[in-house]
Amino acid sequence: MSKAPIAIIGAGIAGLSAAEALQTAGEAVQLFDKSRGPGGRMSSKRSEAGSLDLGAQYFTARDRRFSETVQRWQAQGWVDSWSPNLYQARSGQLSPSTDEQVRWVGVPRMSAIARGLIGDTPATYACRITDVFRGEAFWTLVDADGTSHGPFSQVIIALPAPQASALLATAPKLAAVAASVPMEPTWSVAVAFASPLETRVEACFVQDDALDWLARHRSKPGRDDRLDTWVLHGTSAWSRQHLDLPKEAVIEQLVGAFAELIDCVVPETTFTLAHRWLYARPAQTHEWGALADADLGLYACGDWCLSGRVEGAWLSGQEAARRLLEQQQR
Ligand SMILES: Cc1cc2nc3c(=O)[nH]c(=O)nc-3n(C[C@H](O)[C@H](O)[C@H](O)COP(=O)(O)OP(=O)(O)OC[C@H]3O[C@@H](n4cnc5c(N)ncnc54)[C@H](O)[C@@H]3O)c2cc1C
Ligand SMILES: NC(=O)c1ccc[n+]([C@@H]2O[C@H](COP(=O)([O-])OP(=O)(O)OC[C@H]3O[C@@H](n4cnc5c(N)ncnc54)[C@H](O)[C@@H]3O)[C@@H](O)[C@H]2O)c1
Repeated sequence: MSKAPIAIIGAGIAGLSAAEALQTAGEAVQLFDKSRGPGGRMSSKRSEAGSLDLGAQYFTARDRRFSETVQRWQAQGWVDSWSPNLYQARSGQLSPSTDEQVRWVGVPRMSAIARGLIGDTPATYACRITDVFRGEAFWTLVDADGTSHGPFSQVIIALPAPQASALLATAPKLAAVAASVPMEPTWSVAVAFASPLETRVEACFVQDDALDWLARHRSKPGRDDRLDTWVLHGTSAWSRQHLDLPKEAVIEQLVGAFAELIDCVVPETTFTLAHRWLYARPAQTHEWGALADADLGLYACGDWCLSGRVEGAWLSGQEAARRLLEQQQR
């Protein structure tokens, strides 16, 4: 009889990283995600204004293994570097803030990386896992419709910490660690103008009550440039305070803050959209790599186990796979 596959819950960059490492080692995996496709916080949303990156805006590669991987992604045509006219804003004052940092984006949209990575890996979408339990030898997953999936030899939970904690009940120590990680929300708004704004600004780190970041979408490689579309992010504190504000009010306030900050006339908008990320970033970084109960065969990974960034999520997926493979060789 062939061996049962490994279940990976969450097809964000952490889950995809683990899946790739395990498949490279000859293991069979099966991914599950509650969304309609892979990518999680690195996905892009289709809209009248083209495909928009509302979550991760770009990423940096500081770890050697991740740098080498990103070079490979570039060779495959999934990513390119992005060098916007970078600004910062302090106390409402805009100033150029050029630097030498290499910043990467998926092309022609952020979700290209997840699409590339998933290849023909078996994946079940629109499937929210609500329970994970172990029988005598194998694991079974249960989804929100009550359907069971399995048997699986091991399980990797690659979700934001609060969602991971809920599925880690079989390993109370891991559940407690995940439950100890608060994650901060981010309101993300896209706003488009029919004619380009007369500004040199293409991206800006903002220190403000409401705004944290703004980026001109068309300045990224390969993007649709029919409209001049901007992505605005609220700060964690502002987003937390305005968590339940209706989307129209969120758009009004963040676009208002943008209009006050930017150094040009802001005309009527032709398109707006708001998206709330409930678990956008961990409140702190950690150095756990991944969590493991190797005897049980249960693992957890995600950005919250490391740096709270794309790089940290990818590295955490690698670490979960490494620990699982190490245990198998014992
Ligand atoms: C607004 C915003 C801006 C950001 N900007 C940057 C940036 O510029 N640079 C950077 O490096 N990082 C940035 N980040 C952080 C970066 O996106 C994350 O660190 C990274 O994408 C996390 O990957 P992950 O795989 O750990 O989690 P996720 O991407 O969250 O993947 C988890 C997956 O699990 C699925 N899921 C959840 N619950 C269940 C369930 N019960 N059953 C099945 N599936 C489930 C979700 O649908 C999701 O696809 C940003 C994040 C946000 C939200
Ligand atoms: N909104 C969210 O939910 C969320 C979640 C995770 C990460 N992020 C963002 O993702 C980015 C990823 O971080 P990274 O370390 O890979 O990238 P990075 O090195 O470009 O940025 C790190 C931080 O350094 C500062 N910084 C960097 N370059 C600057 C410049 N030229 N001028 C002024 N300030 C500058 C900014 O405060 C920035 O947030 C960060 O900006 C972080 O805030 C956002």
